[in-house]
Amino acid sequence: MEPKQDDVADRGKLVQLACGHMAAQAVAAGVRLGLVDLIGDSQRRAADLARECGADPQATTRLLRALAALELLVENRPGSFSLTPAGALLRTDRPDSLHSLVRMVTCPATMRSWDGLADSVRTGKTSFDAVFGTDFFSYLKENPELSAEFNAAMGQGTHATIADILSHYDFGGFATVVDVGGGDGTLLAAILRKHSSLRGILFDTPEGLGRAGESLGREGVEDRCALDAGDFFDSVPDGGDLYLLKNVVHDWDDGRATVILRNCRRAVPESGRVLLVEVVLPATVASSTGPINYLSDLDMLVNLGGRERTRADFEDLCRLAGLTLTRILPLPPPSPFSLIEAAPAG
Ligand SMILES: C[S@@+](CC[C@H](N)C(=O)[O-])C[C@H]1O[C@@H](n2cnc3c(N)ncnc32)[C@H](O)[C@@H]1O
Repeated sequence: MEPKQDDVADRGKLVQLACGHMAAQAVAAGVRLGLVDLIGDSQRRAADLARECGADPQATTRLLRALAALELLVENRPGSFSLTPAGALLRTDRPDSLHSLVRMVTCPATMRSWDGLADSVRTGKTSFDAVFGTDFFSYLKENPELSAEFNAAMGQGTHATIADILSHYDFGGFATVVDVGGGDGTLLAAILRKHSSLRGILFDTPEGLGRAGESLGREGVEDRCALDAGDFFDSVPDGGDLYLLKNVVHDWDDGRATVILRNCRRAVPESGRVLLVEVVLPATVASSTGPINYLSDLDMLVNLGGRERTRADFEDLCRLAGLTLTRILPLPPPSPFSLIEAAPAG
């Protein structure tokens, strides 16, 4: 019996989904071997690229062809390649590069946790801790290179959303912004640069603050921003009237997330605000937004024990922390994020 047309398409879709990890590793290999940077603005021969990065010529050609099939390269003539605009986003010399993000999500540590997804779903527990015998952030502390890669990856992920965040929220009405779990300071530096009378406190672990000086210096705002190392489960710095948390709450389960928000509630004055930058999942799955937010949700499950949340979930979290959710401002697509503003509950 001839397969129906729909059936053929569905089979193709399934095979493509099952091979997704191969595509991810091909992209990562292109970055790790330095091929993307070696190609740069030029059209380069595979044999020359292989020699320059010390790789096998035939295997290099095969990788480059796979990357061309993935539309990150173009094979202009047999064995000769240039970058597409998407491929060029992996160059390490671009301020909007995504190379660290690619390296981080495909690194052995995170991949091994994903191997344990079925176990995590069975138990409801993060598989990272079972595989590595410690939690994700403690592991980063013990592995400075990976920690630096993580901070860079977060900064790169944040870079793409800065313009939207700045244009959708009036930070100028505040005196001091405390960026809680602010990592390398990419977002806070951009906010301070736009609002010259604003002061900032960048709060994170000592490892999280590792590259912060560079980011603040690059934007010329280091004299208006204090660096404060600590543990947000103990307390967050006093002195702010806006407490900003981007991609922090989704790292944690409800109990831990409530502790962080309660500490923000303790520090924020009655007239102040808490602002979360997070994905807000719709009440039912909307196919138009694609799978990335749901895959991120599973990533939180296997690596950190956190979760993505719906509006109702954020309302509950805020209430438990002594806050009232005041408004949600979705950033325009393709940004997956919303700004979730909360005020001290009366
Ligand atoms: C997912 S990253 C988000 C970084 C940054 N806000 C961004 O969006 O690019 C979470 C941040 O929380 C920090 N963090 C984790 N545990 C922490 C703790 N106990 N106290 C303070 N910061 C912590 C990490 O170092 C990291 O910078």
